[in-house]
Amino acid sequence: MSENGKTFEESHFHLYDFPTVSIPRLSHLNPDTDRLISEMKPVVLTDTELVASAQKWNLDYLEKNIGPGSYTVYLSNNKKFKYFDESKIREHNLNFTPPTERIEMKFWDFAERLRNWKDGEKRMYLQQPLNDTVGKNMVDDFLSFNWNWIARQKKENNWGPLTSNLLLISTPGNITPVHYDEQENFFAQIHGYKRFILFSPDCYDKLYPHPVWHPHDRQSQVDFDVPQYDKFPKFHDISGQEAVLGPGDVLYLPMYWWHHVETVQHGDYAVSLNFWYKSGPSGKITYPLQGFQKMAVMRNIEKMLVETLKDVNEVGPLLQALVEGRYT
Ligand SMILES: CCC[C@@H](CC(=O)O)C(=O)C(=O)O
Ligand SMILES: [Zn+2]
Repeated sequence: MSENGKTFEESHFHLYDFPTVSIPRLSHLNPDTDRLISEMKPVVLTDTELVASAQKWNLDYLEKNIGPGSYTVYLSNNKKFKYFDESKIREHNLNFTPPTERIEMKFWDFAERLRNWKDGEKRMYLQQPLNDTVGKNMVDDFLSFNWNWIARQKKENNWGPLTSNLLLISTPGNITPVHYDEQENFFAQIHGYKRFILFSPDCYDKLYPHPVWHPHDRQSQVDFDVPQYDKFPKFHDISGQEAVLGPGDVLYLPMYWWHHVETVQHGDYAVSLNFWYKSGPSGKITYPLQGFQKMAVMRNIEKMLVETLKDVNEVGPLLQALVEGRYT
């Protein structure tokens, strides 16, 4: 597979047994690009220059210019960095073992560990919203982003405000397991290569997300490396879309679209910056509802049931009584 001028072979990617097609790679000047974004369909934009001023954000530059702030770094004993919401562990007094360790460190410490990192050692994932502790050079870089283009996208698609720019720095081979987010996302690749596998919101029934009250809310229960087809039979029918992002590529990742993301193996560390936007007002509702709207409805039903029943263990039995033999 050749993407962004670089060729990859199978050993660079984790191999899964579901089919995928390529996500379109288009110029931001192509009229199809704005159409796909307006239809909430994924597209890789190859020439937005969105974060051209950040092309120099390699480890040395960041270490010199990122400033004295502390950075959240996750450590994993395997390749996976499955997100978990710590507040839900406390809220529901759950007996939950986090799959990764979260530590706060200074950037120079992270940079040193990353330079000396060797395959086989604990993998690391720096995940930190950019904030005003960064040095002046990085503020200048940030101000030089292609804000005209992205502001036009926000306006034309009636999105809400930009909520954060998450800086992501990963060791080769890291995996962010398949999940969805409730925000629109322009994902900018700065250094290194990342493979995205996307599934539409209509794949909800094939990806079996954890309950909304669970720390792994929004994450699939299906482990792509060991899919338990007995427990998750519909996963067998899934198919996705994929793309490899290289420096300068920007992926439009629509809200509620499932995504599995891996940093290409046996390669360089990866630096990415995402742009998360709140969705705008839903506007005129048309029926039947679209997949992502049904996901929002199901989330609200689960939230309401937890609120009403007060015990998360009562939600499943009540839903089963409601559905079994009556809707199935
Ligand atoms: C914590 C966010 C991770 C990112 C995927 C990746 O780069 O590994 C993602 O899922 C997103 O931008 O939505
Ligand atoms: Zn995500």
